[in-house]
Amino acid sequence: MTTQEKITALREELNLHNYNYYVLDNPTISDYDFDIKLKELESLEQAHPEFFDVDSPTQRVGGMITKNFTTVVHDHRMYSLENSYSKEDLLDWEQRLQKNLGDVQLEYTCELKYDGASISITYENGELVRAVTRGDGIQGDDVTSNIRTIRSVPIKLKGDFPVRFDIRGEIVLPFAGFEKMNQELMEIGEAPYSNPRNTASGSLKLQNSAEVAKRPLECLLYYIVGQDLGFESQFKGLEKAREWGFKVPVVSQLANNIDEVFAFIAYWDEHRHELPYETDGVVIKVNSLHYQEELGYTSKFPRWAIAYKFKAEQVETRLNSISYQVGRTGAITPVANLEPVQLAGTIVKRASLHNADQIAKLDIRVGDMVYVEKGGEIIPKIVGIDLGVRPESLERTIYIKECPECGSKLVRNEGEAQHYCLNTYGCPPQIAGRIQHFITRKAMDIDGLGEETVVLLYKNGLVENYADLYELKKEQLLGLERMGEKSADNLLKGIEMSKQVPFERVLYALGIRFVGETVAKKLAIHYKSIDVLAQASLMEMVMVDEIGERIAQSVIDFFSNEKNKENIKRLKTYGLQFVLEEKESTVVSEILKGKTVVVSGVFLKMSRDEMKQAIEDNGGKNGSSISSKTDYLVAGDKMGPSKLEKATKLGITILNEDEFLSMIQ
Ligand SMILES: NC(=O)c1ccc[n+]([C@@H]2O[C@H](COP(=O)([O-])OP(=O)(O)OC[C@H]3O[C@@H](n4cnc5c(N)ncnc54)[C@H](O)[C@@H]3O)[C@@H](O)[C@H]2O)c1
Ligand SMILES: [Zn+2]
Repeated sequence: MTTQEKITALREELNLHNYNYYVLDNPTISDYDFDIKLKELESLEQAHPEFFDVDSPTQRVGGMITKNFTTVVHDHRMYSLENSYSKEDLLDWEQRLQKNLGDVQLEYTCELKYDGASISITYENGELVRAVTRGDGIQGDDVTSNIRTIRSVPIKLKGDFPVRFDIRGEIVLPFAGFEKMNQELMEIGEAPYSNPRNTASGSLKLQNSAEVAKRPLECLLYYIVGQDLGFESQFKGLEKAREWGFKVPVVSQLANNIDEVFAFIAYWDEHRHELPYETDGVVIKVNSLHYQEELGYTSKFPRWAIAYKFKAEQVETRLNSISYQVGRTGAITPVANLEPVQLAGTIVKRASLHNADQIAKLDIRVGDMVYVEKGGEIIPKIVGIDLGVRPESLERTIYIKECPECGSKLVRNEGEAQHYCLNTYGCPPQIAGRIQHFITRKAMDIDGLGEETVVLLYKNGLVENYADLYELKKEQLLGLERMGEKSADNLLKGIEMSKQVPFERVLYALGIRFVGETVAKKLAIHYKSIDVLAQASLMEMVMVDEIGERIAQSVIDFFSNEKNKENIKRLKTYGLQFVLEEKESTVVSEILKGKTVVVSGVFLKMSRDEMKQAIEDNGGKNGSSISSKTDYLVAGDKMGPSKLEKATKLGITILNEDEFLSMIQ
């Protein structure tokens, strides 16, 4: 290959990766490998300026617009950041600045580099008018309705804000929210998301804002652009933005010289793991806006800012084997078994490999030396392979074709990443897994029975499904390992008590695919009994709030299965709750029928919860925020002025506490 061919090939490859990463939110190589390829291209281009091209990925912001949203041209372009990895890089950068500006004394603002998706939000007269993704830097996707659902993004500003400006920030998914989302996915037997950054970026591009609203996203702001801003430095800008109501992390600091920048870096390199969200470096910005203007931009970066990338906490270790776990829904998860190694204070032995595609992407082979990294997530990940030391003898990994537990043929449905074992009633981990799900706290909450005991009961032939639990006899239990009189009594008592668990939790406990806690509740409230639910048609079910076709089909499949029918029949005879417990004398009147009421502020005669209950008891619906769909706003004490203003603007009837009470009396 000639140098020119090599350059062209790299450009094409990197463009494809940019597309996968920014548009599909589904990269097919690790960031580490991407950065190496980009560097390689950079040095080839530097050595061969004759092949310069303004369209090269080294010269352009990597993102693109999608076709799913309105395209908006940015008033002020959005840029990427130059990267640096060492003190020397930063000293070089300072020298370049000095050369440009003519030996002036420079102050810097040090900020953390939040790892998410960039956003530009336009405010006019203190009101949010538009939010646009970075796209290719020149134009982006209009995702305003999605951004409006993020609670930390102010819809209206306070204080002395400029008439019109854009504010730039990063949409991130904090670790806690990410883990919670994954927990919920795993509870319904689904594959978890792979990292917070891609999940945050993917969330912005969802077409349904109600879905976005459910995701615990945050928006961290770091830069204001516009005319007549009323401040002269980056640091002041951050303070102002905070005053106007934006979430601007307080960790940012003013550095009087480059040594103070180094101190900031050293501190956060060590302490960044204490933060609730992912960061991958520090961003250093020339503080004076006047100097910023003088320095200007290259085609890809501002000259007045630079990112210092933290070295990821990474170790190299050997992949000893790959094993495959079978979940309760039959989903197969491949796991990397590693030569144990110390990383960020813990010993790492295993890493998740997610699915067959992930293995193919990495081309990971048993015996490889792999790089393992630990972000804020609990399970460490493999970010790359040391191909330089791979022996020729290593064999390509062939994904298993049969279930490692029961030997049946695995199936992968179109559009799904996971392989499944369909031997639902004959595959041991699926059998035990369903019973284990049944007894969890959010489901039947059976005291005295744990995951291991379930396996023990199953291995001893005492249970094959959850209905069998209700036939257990004390004598049978006493024959088991480590099962004393007292534990046996506790277990039986726990099982007995579970007969009082309300219908919505029983429905969740049954382990219907895609039916998590919330969906179970929705179905229980709508259908009121299992018999009615079991008869519901697909057409009918998709009309229920938040129930889509995928869930509906899964419910129908579940109830048409003979084994499930049999189990439910048995559970009924044992006395489990299969009918929604009607709360005593709830509906009092239908005065508010078809009306949506929003409650806000503090009340004297009743608590907010009581008021909300009263609305439902009188046939109304509680709305969470004021919109054109709101019929009444019940305004209490200390209600925010912006809510009142909005309600007035929309012409919503505003009631005080007494007016509301006399209305429902
Ligand atoms: N794996 C892949 O296929 C693939 C493909 C493309 C890009 N990538 C990865 O994406 C990254 C490059 O993306 P990039 O060009 O968006 O650059 P970048 O994310 O490294 O840096 C620029 C961005 O940082 C963000 N940022 C966060 N905190 C900031 C702050 N305080 N001040 C200013 N900006 C801040 C802004 O959104 C800005 O656009 C690399 O890590 C690369 O590995 C991976
Ligand atoms: Zn199996």
